[in-house]
Amino acid sequence: MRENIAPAVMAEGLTKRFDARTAFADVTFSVDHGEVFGFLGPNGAGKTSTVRTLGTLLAPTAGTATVAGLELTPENGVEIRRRIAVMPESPGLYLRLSVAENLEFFAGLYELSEPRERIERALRAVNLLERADDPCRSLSKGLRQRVGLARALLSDPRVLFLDEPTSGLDPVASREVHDLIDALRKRGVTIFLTTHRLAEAERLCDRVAIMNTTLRMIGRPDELRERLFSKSLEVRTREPLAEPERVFTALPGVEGWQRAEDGAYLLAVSDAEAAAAGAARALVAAGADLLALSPSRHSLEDVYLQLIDTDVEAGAR
Ligand SMILES: Nc1ncnc2c1ncn2[C@@H]1O[C@H](COP(=O)(O)OP(=O)(O)OP(=O)(O)O)[C@@H](O)[C@H]1O
Repeated sequence: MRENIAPAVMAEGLTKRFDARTAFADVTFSVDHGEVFGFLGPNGAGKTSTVRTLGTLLAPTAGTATVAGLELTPENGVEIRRRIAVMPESPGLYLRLSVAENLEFFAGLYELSEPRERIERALRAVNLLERADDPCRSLSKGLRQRVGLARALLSDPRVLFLDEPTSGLDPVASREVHDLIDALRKRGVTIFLTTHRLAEAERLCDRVAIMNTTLRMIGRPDELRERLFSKSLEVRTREPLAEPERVFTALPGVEGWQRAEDGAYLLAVSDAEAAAAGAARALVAAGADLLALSPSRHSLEDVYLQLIDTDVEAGAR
């Protein structure tokens, strides 16, 4: 495989077990260059283990992967680490050192050339130049996260792995991290973002993979919604229908129905638009005051909840 045409990250049948416990199994996906790829899943779904495996910190139990154009093998570990950066959930800074001193320390550790220029660029990228001399101890959690991001940017990585970058941040600090991720995307950095925040994934990611030990689904957020939910029609009436079974089962194109918790009727249909006209006529004929009739709108959260149906951590494996 030629390096320049290889995807930024690719995994095939990737599996990691810790003795009897499976962290993730048979995971297959690829991430394009410049893509922001979301890796979503509940606690214990295997997100961090996947990042640690792709980041060469854990050896896979089975399967293959390429990262930043190189096969994931022990021999390629050093070169892969040179091409990528991993920002773990907690940035691991030396709190007694200043922002700049922390970055100097890590630039030295990674043996980076031209450390001063790199540090300045990284600090500028996260809007922290003015805080360069402040001790990290004096920074808020949000600002520390930005220092962590600056640290990850020091080596100009081709692929940046961000593990829950907004975990524990308030909405304003989260928003700042989101804006930084957007700015990195514009610069063409490939970003692999793990999160359990659905709105974050929906706002930032070109595509998302939904994980729960195994990969449940992968695609653009709107595609996933469509795939799971396009075939349903939502009906709202002023009063509950007296005989919903009679009304709905007689309708052409309606394959089933159920009542949602908020009182709406959800009709399973093969073609939402075609079924809508017949449903409207039947409901009016049945004496219903029709308030709304539309293809169901679903968020990424609905997709996620539909797919994440088991309690992973509590489950015996
Ligand atoms: N070093 C380890 N030894 C044994 N089991 C581990 C180890 N690391 C992770 N696991 C197990 O692997 C599973 C996946 O954990 P992982 O941390 O990858 O999930 P996660 O999706 O990142 O969860 P969270 O959102 O809680 O961080 C869990 O059941 C966890 O207990």
